[in-house]
Amino acid sequence: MFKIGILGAGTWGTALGILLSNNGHEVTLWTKIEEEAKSLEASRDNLKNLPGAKLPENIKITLDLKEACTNKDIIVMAVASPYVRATSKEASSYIKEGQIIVNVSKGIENNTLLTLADVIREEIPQADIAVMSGPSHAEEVSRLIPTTIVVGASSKETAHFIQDVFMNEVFRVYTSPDMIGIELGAALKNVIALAAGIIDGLGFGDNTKAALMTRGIAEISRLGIKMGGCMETFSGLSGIGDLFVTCTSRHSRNRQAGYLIGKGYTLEQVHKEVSQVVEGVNTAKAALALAQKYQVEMPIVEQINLVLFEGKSAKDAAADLLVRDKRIEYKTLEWD
Ligand SMILES: NC(=O)C1=CN([C@@H]2O[C@H](COP(=O)(O)OP(=O)(O)OC[C@H]3O[C@@H](n4cnc5c(N)ncnc54)[C@H](O)[C@@H]3O)[C@@H](O)[C@H]2O)C=CC1
Ligand SMILES: O=C(CO)COP(=O)(O)O
Repeated sequence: MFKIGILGAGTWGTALGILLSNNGHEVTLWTKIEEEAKSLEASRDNLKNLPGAKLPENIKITLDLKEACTNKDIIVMAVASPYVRATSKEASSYIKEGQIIVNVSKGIENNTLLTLADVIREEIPQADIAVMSGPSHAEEVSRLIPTTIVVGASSKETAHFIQDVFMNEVFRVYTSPDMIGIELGAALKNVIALAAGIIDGLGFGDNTKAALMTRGIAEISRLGIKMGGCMETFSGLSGIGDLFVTCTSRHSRNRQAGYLIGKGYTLEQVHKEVSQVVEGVNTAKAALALAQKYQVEMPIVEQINLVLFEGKSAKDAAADLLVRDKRIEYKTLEWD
């Protein structure tokens, strides 16, 4: 049995708490938000965002960050991306040399364009940072529905330790050295999933969705490879796998947000309607800035930014994507 501190008692932090507790570990679940702690404590048998799941009695819910970070074998960073830096900064003084921290939050910091692992590393340089991602909706993980995920770490030993702690007969964990690829796949697919929702909201069809997902992974891979990620990762669980689930699942907040945008909702209305975090909206500007910085074409990301932040209609954005200049599918596949 290991001691695990989870920072962030939202949908994902809670589902991972249930998983780790079922695996026999001692879990401390921290939240900064008093209301969140109270509501979790009050509804252990009837979790609002995780229907059908129960929060085991032995999961300790705390508002004390020191308690969640001290004497732990693994700390899991599960707060929404905009709070990763502040949470890391606040936690840093409680964290020992070599502490394993697994980031499961998905995003890119807006002003620095850093991945979240790099943000944590800046604030907690003494820690051993790892990342975990893949097609894994909390609603299904918390109900023990078979799920696969990939953990990326800087050493094989750390990756194998995390794999052993999280893995069980319905939660299969793969390992990988490609941390940057895993993080970029995780963050960028949310922007594409907004577009997938828009397609549904506009009433387009399966052909359109398949086209979006295929061209979406092409954009993600182009940028990801330029930033040091590996092609295999973008074809893997944290690439096409997570893109597929987020673009198609009824559980996806990003897809749902896109659907409402396709139906004509404003961003403000969307945030009222979708109560949990919509990371694609948080990440869209950073994704575009990275595309410009690395001189990579990301037409879907460009159009999503115009729709989210410049008042362009979803319908016009879709039309503009379809009438772009004619081109070859992959520039790497030119005739001799
Ligand atoms: N829900 C899911 O199925 C999955 C979510 N993720 C990722 O996990 C991250 C969290 O997502 P969810 O738990 O689903 O979102 P959520 O909306 O249910 O929870 C938001 C989280 O942010 C924390 N938070 C809010 N304000 C804060 C503040 N000022 N300071 C510190 N923490 C604050 C909350 O305590 C909570 O843990 C996101 O990056 C998401 O993309 C990853 C895989 C699956
Ligand atoms: O990342 C996720 C599943 O792997 C969750 O996606 P949503 O935030 O769109 O629900």
